[in-house]
Amino acid sequence: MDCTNEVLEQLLNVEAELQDVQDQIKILLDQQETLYARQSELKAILEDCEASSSHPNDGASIAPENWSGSFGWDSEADDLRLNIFGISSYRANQREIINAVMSGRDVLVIMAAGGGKSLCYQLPAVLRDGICLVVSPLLSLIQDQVMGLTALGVPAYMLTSTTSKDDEKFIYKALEKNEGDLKILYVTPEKISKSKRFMSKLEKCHHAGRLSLIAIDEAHCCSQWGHDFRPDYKNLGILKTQFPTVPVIALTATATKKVQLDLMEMLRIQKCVKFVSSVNRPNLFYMVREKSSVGKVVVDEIAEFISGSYPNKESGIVYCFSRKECEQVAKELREKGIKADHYHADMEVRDRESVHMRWSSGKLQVIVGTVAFGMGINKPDVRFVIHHSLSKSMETYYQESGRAGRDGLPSECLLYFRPADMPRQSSMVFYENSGLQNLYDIVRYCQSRTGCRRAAFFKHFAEPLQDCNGMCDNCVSSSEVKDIDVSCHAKAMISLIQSIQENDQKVTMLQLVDKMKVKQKDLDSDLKRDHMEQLVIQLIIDRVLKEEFQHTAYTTNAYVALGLLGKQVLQGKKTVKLQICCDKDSNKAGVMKTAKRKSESSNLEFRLDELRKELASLHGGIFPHSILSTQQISVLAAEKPDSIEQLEKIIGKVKSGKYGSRIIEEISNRSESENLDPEIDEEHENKAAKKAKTKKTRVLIECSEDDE
Ligand SMILES: Nc1ncnc2c1ncn2[C@@H]1O[C@H](COP(=O)(O)OP(=O)(O)OP(=O)(O)O)[C@@H](O)[C@H]1O
Repeated sequence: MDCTNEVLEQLLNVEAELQDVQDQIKILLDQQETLYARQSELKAILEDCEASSSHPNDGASIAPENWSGSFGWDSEADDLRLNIFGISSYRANQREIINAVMSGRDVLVIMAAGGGKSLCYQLPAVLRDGICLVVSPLLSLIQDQVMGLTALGVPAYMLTSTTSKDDEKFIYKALEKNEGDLKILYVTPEKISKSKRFMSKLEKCHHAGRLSLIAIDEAHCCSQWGHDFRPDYKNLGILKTQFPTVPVIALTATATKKVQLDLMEMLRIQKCVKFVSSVNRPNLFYMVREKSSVGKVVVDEIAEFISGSYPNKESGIVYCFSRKECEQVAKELREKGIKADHYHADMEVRDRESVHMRWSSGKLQVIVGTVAFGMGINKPDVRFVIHHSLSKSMETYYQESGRAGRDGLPSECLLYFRPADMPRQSSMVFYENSGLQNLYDIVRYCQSRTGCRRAAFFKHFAEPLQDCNGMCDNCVSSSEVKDIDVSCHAKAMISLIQSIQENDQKVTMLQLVDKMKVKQKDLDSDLKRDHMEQLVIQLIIDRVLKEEFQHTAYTTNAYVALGLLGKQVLQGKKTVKLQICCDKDSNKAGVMKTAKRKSESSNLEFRLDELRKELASLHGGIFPHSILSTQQISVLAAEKPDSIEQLEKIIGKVKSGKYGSRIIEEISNRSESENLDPEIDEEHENKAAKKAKTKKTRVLIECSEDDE
């Protein structure tokens, strides 16, 4: 009997050790998989770097062909760019992409939001003979594009549920019989997969050699690994199969290597030329703030941020987690005197459109939306995007925050984070491919108090690091961050969970924190509630703990359980540290001030530059350049605190052709009397600048008078 017990005990020990070994093998296999993925990403980056060092091209990754050389269509393309699209010069990669498309190649374009992707297919569409088909995911996006092109005089149409019978007839005739003037046709992916009639007309168009180009906008929607997967996008591969000779251009703002490979396969364009521009948005200032557990405090802070930083009612977006939250936050912002309204999928289409229109036209300062307020927002002058709640991944956060500053001007992206927001998201995303992993990546971004926010994006999109230039909170923060060893709290937490699990019970994150607050009285040091929540989250993303989900009739609950590395912590093989900010209030104020100063000064510079260019173009490139130096305009602009506003007035007038001849005369007189050339005579310039200061008031007053 004794012998049996002894053997039994040994057997149990061996089995426990085996379990331990198996756990460790699983961890190592997971690690191996992550490392393999990183290895292939790094190899790809290396190839890109090598390619771009042998073909320098604004830092973009480019295929070996020299797409920036000269081509037969150069002068015609330049003419269209300038005279139809009104664009004076190409941005990075645009010319090369257009050349690749014009050469008949399939092309994949990854270019940051606002980078100018549309021109890359619209210009070749006009340049090539025949009709270009554009697949785009959203009706509003399509409507915007068609309206814009029509205004430029480009014959563009859309074939959607809102198309009139007359237009439909016109489009079908143009496709089938080459009747009427049609250059660009927009459809949703559903049209391709569901309308046999449309596909047969397209077939005829192709047969007659008149299908010139196929553009797939927001191409990341093809991939299940992407953040906006649309099942109908999966079927778009049929276009390449049916029309193999027609070049396909796929465009998106974001795609990890995995998504790129996936979408190339889906669209059957594996041999495409790839143009990957940096994800970097240098004009965006990224910051994360701790979110209070009291809802009203958060909205008060948001209201203070908006009215303090944007007193001139510049546009912004606040993203919320739920529809109810949107309505509540919008209402509270209105009570604080901010013109805000909500936007979510539960609203009538007409109401949604009305909110969107009021916001686009500047009647509404802030739109408070769920992610339903997403793709297709083309407003260029969005100055801030605030996340009242956590996004579900780095990609979605990049996209959503990227709606700020599409005009290239400094803008701010602020994310409010508190650990309790994580289980709300995880119970929504756990069934998605890599849903939890993606969520944990953005949580890691939020938890970091020292790492550069921009660097986190570069790492996520497997891009070489670039300078943040002080455009994130962590890079400009002067507050002290301490790494505190909290291994004893972690061990206590693990033991607590073990005992809960042994009793066949479950515990949510907040219940766990409550229990720990009682239990930690036995420990040497006390962790504040906020830090305890932070610890649970960190243990989950580090796989010491894990989340488990249980469905009820109405909802899915997230519970905390022991993770793969739990035992290692318990056995003292792994220490746990928590980053704690020592002077968070001064940090917040400091960061905001620095951010604001930085943003104001680059804002001013940008506007000055813009003013110079506008003046130059008005006067044949001679007049203002010869008489106005940056310093002089700076003097004009920078003397008063409201100078940006004043400058905007001038710029507005220049643009609308109302730039008064009195002002030009004024500047002209000054130039003649002073006969200055700033680059030659610095001393002279300083004197002139002083004089200009006194004249500034007059110039600006004239502007305001004109306004009235
Ligand atoms: N070369 C250029 N010079 C100046 N402005 C440009 C140039 N190319 C495009 N733009 C302008 O930049 C703005 C953004 O362009 P576009 O809408 O094509 O961006 P996008 O890359 O499609 O962005 P998103 O992904 O957010 O839709 C537009 O107002 C467009 O007219």
